[in-house]
Amino acid sequence: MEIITLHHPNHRQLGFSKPSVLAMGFFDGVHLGHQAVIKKAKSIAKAKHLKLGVLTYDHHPAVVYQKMDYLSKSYITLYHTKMNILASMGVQFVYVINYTYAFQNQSPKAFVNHYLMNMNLDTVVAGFDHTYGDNQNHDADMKALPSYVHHQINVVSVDDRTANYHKISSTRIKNDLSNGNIATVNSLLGRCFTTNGLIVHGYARGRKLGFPTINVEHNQYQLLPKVGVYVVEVEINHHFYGGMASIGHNVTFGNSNPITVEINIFNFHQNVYGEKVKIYWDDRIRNQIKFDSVDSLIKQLRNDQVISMKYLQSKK
Ligand SMILES: Cc1cc2nc3c(=O)[nH]c(=O)nc-3n(C[C@H](O)[C@H](O)[C@H](O)COP(=O)(O)O)c2cc1C
Ligand SMILES: Nc1ncnc2c1ncn2[C@@H]1O[C@H](COP(=O)(O)OP(=O)(O)O)[C@@H](O)[C@H]1O
Repeated sequence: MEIITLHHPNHRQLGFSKPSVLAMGFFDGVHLGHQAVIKKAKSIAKAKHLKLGVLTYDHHPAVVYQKMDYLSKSYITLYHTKMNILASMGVQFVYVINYTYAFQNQSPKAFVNHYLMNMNLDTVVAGFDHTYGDNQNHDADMKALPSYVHHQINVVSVDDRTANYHKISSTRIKNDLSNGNIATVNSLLGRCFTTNGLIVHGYARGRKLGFPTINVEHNQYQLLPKVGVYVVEVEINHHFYGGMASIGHNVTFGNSNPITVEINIFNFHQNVYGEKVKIYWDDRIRNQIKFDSVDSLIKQLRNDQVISMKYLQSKK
């Protein structure tokens, strides 16, 4: 998959000799609703033997118009994860536009003229509520798009996908993640929620408990599930293992510990400091508990292990 990064005003030559079908959107999470848009574009591209592309942005568009709180400025899928998912869906190229004030501030007509009209497009596809350019002072919706492109590009709008009668959205998934509803998150994503990190040192307590844990350092903008205990699978160096994860402050060992992500991996005995790990978050087991003794924590960990192993076994 070719990635083309753009900054406004763009002076690069856009488009390919063969016409393309372009899916537009920010696509944080690439959830089932986003997948419906991309799959629609893919089916048109396939039927017409055209190239399949995506137009997206490097960070949340909201960065340009408001100060954001942690939840809104974090991501379900960081840039590289999003690109990997798009590639796995058969997308052949992606335009990644640096979302700046200058880019956002252009009129919808200017956006269409500067970008879409220069990309050799047969069709653009987006969700029914997609907007582009300055949507405060102009019509910038999917209904207005055919006239901006002078009917020279086909415009296809895709209806919202719902689950339990409510629109599937990135905001809804973020709220579910923050509430620890991993099973719901996974059903709305249509795949397992994953995060990536680096294995670093902790306080060397785990091995003394009989449950060594990899401590995983994440990007500060990666949204993590709520504090608690989870069944996970991890991928290290192309190998997959089952495990149980704790996101928390290790409250049994003091009241002011920083939040850490720690995973005890089953049937595993390697030193993996410095390795990269991909975590597949399967399901939530329980809340974090402040135990009165280390023995009670160990007893609970034995129980968590049984529950997690059963879960992983039933998944096979
Ligand atoms: C599955 C799992 C569940 C855990 N649950 C708790 C908990 O409920 N309360 C707590 O204080 N610590 C909990 N821990 C964290 C342990 O306190 C932690 O693994 C231990 O302090 C080791 O830390 P270290 O990696 O810095 O050596 C849990 C750890 C794991 C792997
Ligand atoms: N089953 C296992 N699960 C997790 N880590 C393991 C396991 N077996 C060995 N290790 C290794 O032990 C380290 C964790 O030991 P631990 O005592 O928790 O130390 P620390 O908290 O300082 O990282 C891991 O980073 C990993 O390299």
